[in-house]
Amino acid sequence: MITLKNVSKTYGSGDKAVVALKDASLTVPQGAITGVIGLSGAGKSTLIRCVNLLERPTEGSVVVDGQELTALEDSALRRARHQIGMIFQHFNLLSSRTVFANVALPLELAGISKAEISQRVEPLLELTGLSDKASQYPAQLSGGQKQRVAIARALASRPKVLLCDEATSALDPQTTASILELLKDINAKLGLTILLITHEMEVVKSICDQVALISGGELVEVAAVGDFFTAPQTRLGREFLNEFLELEPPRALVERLEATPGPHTHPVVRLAFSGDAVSTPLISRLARECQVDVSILQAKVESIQDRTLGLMIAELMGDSAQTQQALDYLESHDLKVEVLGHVTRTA
Ligand SMILES: Nc1ncnc2c1ncn2[C@@H]1O[C@H](COP(=O)(O)OP(=O)(O)OP(=O)(O)O)[C@@H](O)[C@H]1O
Repeated sequence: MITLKNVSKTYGSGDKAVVALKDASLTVPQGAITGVIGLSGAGKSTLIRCVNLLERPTEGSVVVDGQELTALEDSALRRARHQIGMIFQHFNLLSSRTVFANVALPLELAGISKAEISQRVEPLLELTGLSDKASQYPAQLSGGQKQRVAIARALASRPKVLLCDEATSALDPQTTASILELLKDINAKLGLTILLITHEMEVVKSICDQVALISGGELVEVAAVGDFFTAPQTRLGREFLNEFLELEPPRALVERLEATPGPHTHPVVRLAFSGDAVSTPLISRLARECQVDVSILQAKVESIQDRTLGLMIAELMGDSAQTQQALDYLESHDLKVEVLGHVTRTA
């Protein structure tokens, strides 16, 4: 439904050239929700603006609903853009227009009759929970309500694709949750394909099917959300996940961690387990079968869509043969094992 092929974007030229997007390829399947996540300046806005050619890529092609936008003339591109709705962090509503008139604007611009505009706007106000706000002005609305107006307006031209540029970044967590729920709802009801950019893992976790991680203008990891949250493949992916899960070793422990094992050290490991492993009593079996003691320093269980993810930071205590056997045991039971370092026992 949305395909970016080897898309690059350079702003400016010569000494001042900034390469904001490098050889990015991404497919968002029809009806799916894909989130692009990355740190500030990573190239998220550039990527999403290249999809509807608000920024024209320097290289590569953009195909939306089977149409190669990068090959279209201006007038054909304007028509094709009707298939693509967009919402923004700061809503971009017209303050002099009522809620109804904001939603109606794209239809007025398309020359649609007043009667038909009413017929199309009213169901959109209902869908977005704004029926009782039709005659109010943006200044009378909360941030969440403003974003609902922007969503209704984006849907007015019956797009097949919705682009969301940090749509919830200006909202509090509760309002964010209600807007994400609305996006999920319209995705399901209208079969709308959604591409969003965000710097928040919570957004990805709540509504996305697929996630793309962007860094320095490059898409470094693209994965199904369940896979990404259970086993990110890149270092940056693991950093995002660990920060989101707040599963970092305690500072006092970090200060004692040594990179290499010594004669009296024990490994400290971060374990991630999903699926069957969550409900299996692996730690007590590990203690029995490998004769190690396990000191659990941190642990939590998270639900990621239909998957369950367990995470733990633990110290494995035993001699080096026993702890190695324990690491092998854990890996052979499909746990993701990361040795964070080694600590010398103090007691
Ligand atoms: N119009 C522009 N002219 C020159 N450089 C630009 C322009 N827009 C963005 N850039 C640069 O391109 C890079 C990527 O910017 P972009 O806005 O796409 O990142 P981002 O991930 O959306 O960041 P943020 O989360 O802070 O909005 C940055 O180095 C930025 O300074």
